[in-house]
Amino acid sequence: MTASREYLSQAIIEAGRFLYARGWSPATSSNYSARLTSTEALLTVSGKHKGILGADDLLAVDMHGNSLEQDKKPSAETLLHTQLYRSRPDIGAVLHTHSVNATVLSRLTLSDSLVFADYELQKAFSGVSTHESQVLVPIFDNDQDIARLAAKIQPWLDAHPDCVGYLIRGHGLYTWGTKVSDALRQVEAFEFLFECELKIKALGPLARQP
Ligand SMILES: CSC[C@@H](O)[C@@H](O)C(=O)COP(=O)(O)O
Ligand SMILES: [Zn+2]
Repeated sequence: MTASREYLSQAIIEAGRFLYARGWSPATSSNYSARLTSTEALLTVSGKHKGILGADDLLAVDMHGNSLEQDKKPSAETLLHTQLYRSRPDIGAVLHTHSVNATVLSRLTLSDSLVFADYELQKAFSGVSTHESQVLVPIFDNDQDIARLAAKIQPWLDAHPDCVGYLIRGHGLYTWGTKVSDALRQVEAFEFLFECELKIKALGPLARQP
């Protein structure tokens, strides 16, 4: 059974309050969405403060990123949401955040990915059941041309069906889940792990690696 627009609107509004309060969606950054049907998603409009969203700050888009509500402007990053819904029928919600730790870690990491290993909290990610797994997180260079950025991300999604999220360098995190609450859990897990990685880097040789 698919959830109603009213239910999903409320879930997105509450997610915005939570993510803003944690400092992970400052100013008018971030965008959030939830799947309405197999062909439509509910998405935040562009340029709104995500800590004080109302039901009018959401609009329906088709899965190619076209607004279905003439008087509303969809998020500038709509295509990054709709490509996920098209790629994975099990995805029901996508959250994009702009935390300090995601921004700093993605800039400090010169390679095109980072790996979480030996953290118990990895098990908060969908499909991960042990700290002995490796969670690979790709980092894509930022691009103001979102269609071009989406085209760079698509081959990764196709080749990594178990991917739980990705970073855009100097920009932020995209992660997802079956429901808004699942995507929120993944944002929180990512943020915990980003902070651990940054603390380990800051401690340098003092941080004993397992
Ligand atoms: C306030 S800067 C952030 C934006 O450029 C963008 O990256 C973002 O996350 C929000 O864009 P939006 O169009 O409101 O969905
Ligand atoms: Zn953004």
